[in-house]
Amino acid sequence: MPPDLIRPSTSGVSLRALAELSGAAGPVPDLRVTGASLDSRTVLPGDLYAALPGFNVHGAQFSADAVRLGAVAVLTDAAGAAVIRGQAGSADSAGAPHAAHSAHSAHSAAPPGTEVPLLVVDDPRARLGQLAAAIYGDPGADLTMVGITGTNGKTTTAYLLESALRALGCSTGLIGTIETRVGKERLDSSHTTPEATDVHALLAVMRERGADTCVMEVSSHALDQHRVDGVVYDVALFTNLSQDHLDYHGSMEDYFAAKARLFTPERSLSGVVCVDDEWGRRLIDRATVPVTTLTTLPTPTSEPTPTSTGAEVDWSVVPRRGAAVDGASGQPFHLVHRSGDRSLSLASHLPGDFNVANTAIAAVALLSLGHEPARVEAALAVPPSVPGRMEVVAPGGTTDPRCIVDFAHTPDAIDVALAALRPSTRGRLIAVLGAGGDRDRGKREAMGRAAARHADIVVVTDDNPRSEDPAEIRRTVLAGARSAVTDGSAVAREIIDGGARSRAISSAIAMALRGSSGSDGADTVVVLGKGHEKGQEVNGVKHPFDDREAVRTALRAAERTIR
Ligand SMILES: CC(=O)N[C@H]1[C@@H](OP(=O)(O)OP(=O)(O)OC[C@H]2O[C@@H](n3ccc(=O)[nH]c3=O)[C@H](O)[C@@H]2O)O[C@H](CO)[C@@H](O)[C@@H]1O[C@H](C)C(=O)N[C@@H](C)C(=O)N[C@H](CCC(=O)O)C(=O)O
Ligand SMILES: Nc1ncnc2c1ncn2[C@@H]1O[C@H](COP(=O)(O)OP(=O)(O)OP(=O)(O)O)[C@@H](O)[C@H]1O
Ligand SMILES: N[C@H](CCC[C@H](N)C(=O)O)C(=O)O
Repeated sequence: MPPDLIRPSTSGVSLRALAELSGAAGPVPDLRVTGASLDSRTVLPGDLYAALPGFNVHGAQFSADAVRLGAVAVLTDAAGAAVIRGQAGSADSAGAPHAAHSAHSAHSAAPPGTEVPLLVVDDPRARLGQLAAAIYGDPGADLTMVGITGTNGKTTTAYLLESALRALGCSTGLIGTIETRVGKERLDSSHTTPEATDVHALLAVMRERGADTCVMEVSSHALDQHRVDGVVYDVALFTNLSQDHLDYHGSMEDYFAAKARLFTPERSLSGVVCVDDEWGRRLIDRATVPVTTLTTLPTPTSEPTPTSTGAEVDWSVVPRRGAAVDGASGQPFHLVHRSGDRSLSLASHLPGDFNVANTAIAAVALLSLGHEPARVEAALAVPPSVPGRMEVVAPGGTTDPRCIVDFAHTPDAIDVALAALRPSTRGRLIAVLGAGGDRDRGKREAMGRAAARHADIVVVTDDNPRSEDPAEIRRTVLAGARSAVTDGSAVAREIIDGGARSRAISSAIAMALRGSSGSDGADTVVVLGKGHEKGQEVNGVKHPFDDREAVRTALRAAERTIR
């Protein structure tokens, strides 16, 4: 990230104050710390380098690099201190930078020119959020903060909210899977939720540029890894929970527990929870902040009451009869309060019932922030554009296929995304999908099954194979799709191994062009899983790849060949 955007201008804070805040014992020199990084490669002069124990390596191994780039102090744990001590020992003979220290103490004793004080604490990751907030002057406290969690729908809801907040006259910032935005400036994201050091720096930049509100996605990894420590959200939103990331969390219970941490006073002042799924209903019993609930399920409901105390859901979605929004596939609806005395007329501009849920969550969040219902209606009437989410790349015609790119990469998202496209598909629904490597292996078969249950043709391909064998991942997704045929739940008539992604997209489009010329109407080709992504990660290398470009290229090539 360019330093001018990620780093605010700041006078910093004294190392002594940070030592006290972190609980590190022992004297430290009176110097100023003006930034923080947990990655030696992004250290700037004046930084505190957080040398954290990682899944692969201990960050202490890179502390000499961090010092070389200008780190003025290092935060680490006892193991990291031992690593640095070892490096210092060998540096005495090799001449490399080093620092000496003792566990739970903070002092410096290193060769001239290389010495940096160490703050040694038990769990440095767990201290970093507070320290970064202090270094940048607690920027989150000066912004209205909205945090969104859930398996699916975070990005979509964040864009809906950001667009509505702008329409309401707010000056917004956004942090999420696709990008970070401060006013008109934008940066591509590498994570859904950045590390704590970057979160607080970005919030400080937003404050500096005059933003008053920040909407951000909060992933379960972020909650587990203390990436949003030191931020208290004015309102925290929960969309839904379904299978994903079990490689990391181990079980749905642990995954849920990570998300639930957002709904505690340490992290939020209030919550908005969609209780359409069991996890949302459980969350409101677990939350220790006041929570407003909503549902898109039909009411009065035969579903179990949302809480063990039997409380009614605060807001319900009631479909609104009338013309489709802008002649497109959006859906009009009423959002009705349980008291019966308040109701908003809203519309989802994006296809699928799940986008009614996302729009309703955004509306309840805006009401929770104190915006007037009539203004919320008007603000949400502005159609948002969400890159790579149900993005129509080619609208289709009588014989030309409609081509859509969507980010569905969980079984549930594939299920709802394909179901959303069925009603508007005149010909066949052709799904192109794969599964990411080095991610939850347990979801792959279920993704294939979901595709075969909704699409007429399933073309299995590679997503981001990362370090795995792509053919092996495809085999698992294919096995899932074929199991739906075996158990009779499939509508798919063809399940194909499409091979590499560009080839698979070309095959699907060629099939659609051929099929559409003689059938009931044009086919729909939906390419799932990578949405806005601009690269394909293979063995640590990101190769340029954009599904939307691949679709356009394949369309041009197929038209030349077939017509
Ligand atoms: C599983 C996971 O979340 N891992 C994160 C974790 O990595 P790690 O513990 O393995 O790090 P490591 O490689 O052992 O390195 C240890 C330390 O040394 C530092 N280091 C390493 C090398 C170097 O040259 N210099 C240096 O300072 C690293 O910054 C790190 O602090 O800490 C790293 C540094 O902050 C993160 O980049 C990394 O995210 C990895 C890349 C990742 O893919 N995370 C995904 C799963 C993720 O976080 N996804 C969520 C969820 C999205 C969703 O909801 O769908 C997200 O928020 O994006
Ligand atoms: N409320 C929802 N319920 C179920 N599926 C959804 C919902 N909203 C979006 N989806 C589907 O999930 C996909 C991902 O949506 P979105 O990017 O908004 O979620 P996300 O939570 O940000 O995902 P990630 O954390 O992986 O970035 C969409 O492309 C769509 O297919
Ligand atoms: N935030 C998700 C995105 C997955 C997108 C999909 N294209 C994949 O690579 O699996 C993750 O990091 O697991």
